[in-house]
Amino acid sequence: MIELRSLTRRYGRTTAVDDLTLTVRPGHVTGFLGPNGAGKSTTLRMLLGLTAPTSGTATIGGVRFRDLPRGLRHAGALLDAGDVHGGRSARAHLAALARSNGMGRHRVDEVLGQVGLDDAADRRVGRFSLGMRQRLGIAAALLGDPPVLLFDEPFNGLDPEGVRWLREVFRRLAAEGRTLFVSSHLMGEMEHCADHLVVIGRGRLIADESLAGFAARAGRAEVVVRTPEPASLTTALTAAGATVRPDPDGALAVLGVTAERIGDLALGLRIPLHQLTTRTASLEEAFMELTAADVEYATRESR
Ligand SMILES: Nc1ncnc2c1ncn2[C@@H]1O[C@H](COP(=O)(O)OP(=O)(O)OP(=O)(O)O)[C@@H](O)[C@H]1O
Repeated sequence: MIELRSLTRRYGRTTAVDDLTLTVRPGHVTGFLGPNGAGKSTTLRMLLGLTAPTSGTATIGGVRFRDLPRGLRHAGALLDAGDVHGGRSARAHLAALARSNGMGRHRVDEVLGQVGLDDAADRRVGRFSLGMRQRLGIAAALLGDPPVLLFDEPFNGLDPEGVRWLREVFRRLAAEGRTLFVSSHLMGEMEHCADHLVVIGRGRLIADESLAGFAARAGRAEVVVRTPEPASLTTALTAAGATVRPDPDGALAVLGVTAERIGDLALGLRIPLHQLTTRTASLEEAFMELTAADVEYATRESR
């Protein structure tokens, strides 16, 4: 279990993480989402004791990570897959980590097998593709067989097969009862493997709920209508209480009334319809709407 209590980190005038309080539970894959610069990496670094909080606490199993002897047995992490000595083999890299954490060499072969790197184990990491480096980083995180796992943007650079593989790994690890906290700035990466979502923007908590709950809230139906008389139809729909937004391609996106009602209304006014389609907002669209204000802020800030 991961617990953040009023966790805050400031860099000069920037508040990277702002009074974050949340609990990440075992047995789930929790997606940690937010636009670029939202504070995800800083939060994960504070959890691992790599960055000191300005105030508040971040604990793993009730203890600060830096107070845990042999930390890899308590929490494994992949923060930056590029952060490996290129001259070493994958096996030598993992063996050195195992030694410094008081673990037997047998774990090295086990985790190499778990991530599908058996055949490449004795090749130099410098020659690895990004996908292979990601696998090696995941092997390192699993080395201590820890109950808590943290991953920062682990899908970056993976091909579709790698993405599918990693999703399955995450689900399996959560099914074993572990706590998985996985950051991403893309909802699409998380919606097929996370069952819980934590969303932050500008360092602040925006949402902390199940994926099913988020999907139910997000899934508002919109009707796309195409007509040669958009102005008359817009007037009639607005009078009926709908919200009408013209799409760039000439269609009207209508919220607040059903497709049946639009059809009946158009028929009554003898307005021809060339398309009448109900569509549900994707989770990605809902996520972008949720964080839009924070993205704009970030863009202004970085100018
Ligand atoms: N060492 C640092 N010194 C100064 N500012 C920092 C430092 N680390 C992070 N920040 C700032 O804190 C904010 C949050 O950054 P952070 O990297 O945690 O966000 P993120 O959500 O992980 O973003 P990304 O998806 O781009 O990695 C940003 O405004 C960033 O510029």
